[in-house]
Amino acid sequence: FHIQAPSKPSSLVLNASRAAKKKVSRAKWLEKRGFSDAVATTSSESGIIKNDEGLEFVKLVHPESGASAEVYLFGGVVTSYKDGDGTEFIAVRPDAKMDGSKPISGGLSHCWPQFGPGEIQQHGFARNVMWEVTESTDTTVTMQMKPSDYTKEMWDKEFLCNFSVSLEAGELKTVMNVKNEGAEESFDFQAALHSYFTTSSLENLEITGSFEGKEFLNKLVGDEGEMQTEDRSAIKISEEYDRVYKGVNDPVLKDSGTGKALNILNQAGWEDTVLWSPYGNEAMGFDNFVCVESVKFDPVTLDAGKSWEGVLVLKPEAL
Ligand SMILES: O=P(O)(O)OC[C@H]1O[C@@H](O)[C@H](O)[C@@H](O)[C@@H]1O
Repeated sequence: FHIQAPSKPSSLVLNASRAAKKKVSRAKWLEKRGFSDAVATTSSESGIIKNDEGLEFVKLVHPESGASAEVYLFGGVVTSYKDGDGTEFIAVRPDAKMDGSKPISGGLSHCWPQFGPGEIQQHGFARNVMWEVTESTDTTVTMQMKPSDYTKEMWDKEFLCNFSVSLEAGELKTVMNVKNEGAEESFDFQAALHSYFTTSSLENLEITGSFEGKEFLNKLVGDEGEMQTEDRSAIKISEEYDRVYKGVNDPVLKDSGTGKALNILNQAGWEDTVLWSPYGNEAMGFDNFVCVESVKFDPVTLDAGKSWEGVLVLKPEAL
């Protein structure tokens, strides 16, 4: 693949008074639960932040629950979602590049407008470009991706993508909206969130959902992969995985190590699930993540002026 160089920094500015108000409200929330003020004043704030390597991300903080999320402009990728207890649900691989020299290997990574191998580069280009922040509050952000010379070289279509992330007290909602801005021509695309989720260890993880009895493409068998039938209702990963479960979109990740379950609620657009694990690959930190991807595998044909939406809600709960 090749990468588009990070563009100029975003002009979005932190609203200081909003941050101050939020601190007060967080302090009240903590006080009610018996924590001291000292804890409240150390809570981090929402806004645009630069990582150590100069890449910008938006931090969202929920004023009451203290839940937080981080979304990088490079790739428009959510790289962190912590609930109010501070449990992290989203993984970034230890070998990920966080300086814009490669797409970030981790987070809720966009594969768009192509999922797998095809005419353009594997996983498309959405994760290689800078997205622009068009709206933000302490708990929400919308980022936009438009055609550029870089994308037109690969795929000359009149698209507009808006990706919005909203942090609520008990869940994180993401909406990927694709619009065909053209006057006449339709275009086809595939879409996915190549989501990396944390595991305390793969041996503590069970993936439930409507898997039992479903056919899946096991890409790791033979040259072309092989269709197989899932006979389990709860999946445990103890070997390398690259499996496409068409028509399954309700996975739940149950981690007995953290005592939490993460419900992956694909509420619109995302019809299929891909499970990917580079089991045994220590450099990738295989034991501490699993990719449970929200996918639209069969291409969408989008007529001129029309939109498509993929809605994913992540909802943690106690096991
Ligand atoms: O390292 P990335 O770009 O996040 O991708 C992870 C993996 O994603 C899988 O879907 C691909 O089949 C692998 O080839 C790839 O290594």
